[in-house]
Amino acid sequence: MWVISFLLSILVIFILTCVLYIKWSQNYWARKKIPYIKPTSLWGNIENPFKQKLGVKLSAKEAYMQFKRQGVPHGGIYKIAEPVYMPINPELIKSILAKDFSYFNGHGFPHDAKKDPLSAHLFNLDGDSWRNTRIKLTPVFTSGKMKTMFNTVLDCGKPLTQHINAELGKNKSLNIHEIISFYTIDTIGSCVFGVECNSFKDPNAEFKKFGHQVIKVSPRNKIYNFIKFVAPTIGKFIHVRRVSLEMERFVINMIQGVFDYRKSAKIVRKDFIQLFMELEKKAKANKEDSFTIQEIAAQAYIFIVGGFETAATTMTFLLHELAYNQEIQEKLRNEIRETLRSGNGSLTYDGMTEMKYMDQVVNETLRKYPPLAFLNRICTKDYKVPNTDVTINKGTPILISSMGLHHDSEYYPNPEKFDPGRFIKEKKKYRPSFTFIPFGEGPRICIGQRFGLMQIKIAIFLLLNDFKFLPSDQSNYKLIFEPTSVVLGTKEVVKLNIVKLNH
Ligand code: HEM
Repeated sequence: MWVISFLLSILVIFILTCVLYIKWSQNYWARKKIPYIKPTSLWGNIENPFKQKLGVKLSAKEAYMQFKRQGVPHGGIYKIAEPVYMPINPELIKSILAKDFSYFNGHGFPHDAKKDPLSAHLFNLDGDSWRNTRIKLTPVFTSGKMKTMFNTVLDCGKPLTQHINAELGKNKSLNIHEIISFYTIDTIGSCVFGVECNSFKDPNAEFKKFGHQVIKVSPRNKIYNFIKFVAPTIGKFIHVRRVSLEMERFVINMIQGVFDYRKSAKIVRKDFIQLFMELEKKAKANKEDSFTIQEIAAQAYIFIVGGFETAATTMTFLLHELAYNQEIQEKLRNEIRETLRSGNGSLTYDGMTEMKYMDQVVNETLRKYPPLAFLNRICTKDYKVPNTDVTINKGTPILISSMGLHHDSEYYPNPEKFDPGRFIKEKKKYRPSFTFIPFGEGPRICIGQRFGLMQIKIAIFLLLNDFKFLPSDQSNYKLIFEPTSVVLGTKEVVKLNIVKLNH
């Protein structure tokens, strides 16, 4: 009996110590004299992960808005016992993302090049390994390289319109996100891996299956993420694969297969694989370190993660807004038809980049619905916040709410209104820099930005030329966001009515 009492006492003391520790930790920002939002529970300012309504994305936006109402340049929040620093003022955001980048050069995500090689991709790397990889990959994404890939992406758009045509015979209200994700997976498969995925025709296409798996969090990783959330220090010592062995084998085998085939058959294609092969050749000629097959596979893997869902979700939100804003849809269609006329009936890379209204509509979509609703950094050495006496300590996580900035009425009056006019040159000029950051900013800005925009603009061009999009009685204008997804998505399927246009 006394053993049970003894163990119970130990448990009570342990729980009390944890509660006292969390309470003491949740005074960190008060001790630092930084404005903070008082946590209402032991979970801190990010809600109870078992009852999520907002998730980190929208909790961060709420915190941004609270600090904004207080009129403070920055503030502190808590993830249970862990203090998180939030810059609010765009000048401060600029210092963290760009000017003083050397203090904040990592995203702080775990990776292990030896045990889990695909986790060592550009997004996760930090320090010198990030810098070296970024330098090697930058030439892959120049506008010249995008121009060479333009027709490959355009070819992936044709089955998209054919598929919608075929589906319209069966149903006039379609799940637009699902259809578009077939297109984005086909473009990634074709441009990154040099394979024809056929997602529209083959519902069981292998690449499509893996593409969808990439954005899903496995149950094992969910448990790991929870431990990391509750006890970040313990999380650092637990090794859990970020990328499953099955996925690792699939990506490495695919890359190796394409490399071997192209080398033996002397095939040259205009895609990322070709550019990786050229990097390898150049490095060998200059006797420099080239990528290993694992390193290439890791970068190809992040290209799937980065390029698949972000573009699909942006196009879904864009078409949803156009369905409810017919005059914007008509104006964009007029620009598309004009571009076709001047291109003698076809779309060219230059024609696409010259479409000003298309650019405004895409930017307004990325403003209202930033696919990555926040940016994160880790402070890598003690940093004195400019024009204050405050020092951010090494190891402190930084959270920048893109969603908060993009919905801040000081920069975007009436922020819920979908208004592409906000992105005309004259208006952009008067907005402070670092208030529009859908692709991040500074040296770690999204490397695939040009490719992502090309994917989106080509598909929207083809779709609006052939179809009219209208609201469906199966969806509402106000969308409810899914709290747990990494990329901004909706809780319910977005359905739109689609009508075929006669040319
Ligand atoms: C609409 C499309 C896209 C959006 C909105 C988007 C957004 C972002 C954002 C917000 C970041 C973090 C930047 C930061 O921390 O400052 C990022 C990083 C990254 N993105 Fe994208 N992305 C898109 C498309 C793509 C595509 C198509 C690819 C690859 C083909 C890609 C690959 C990457 C990579 C590798 C990084 C890490 C860069 C680094 O840390 O150096 N993204 N993206």
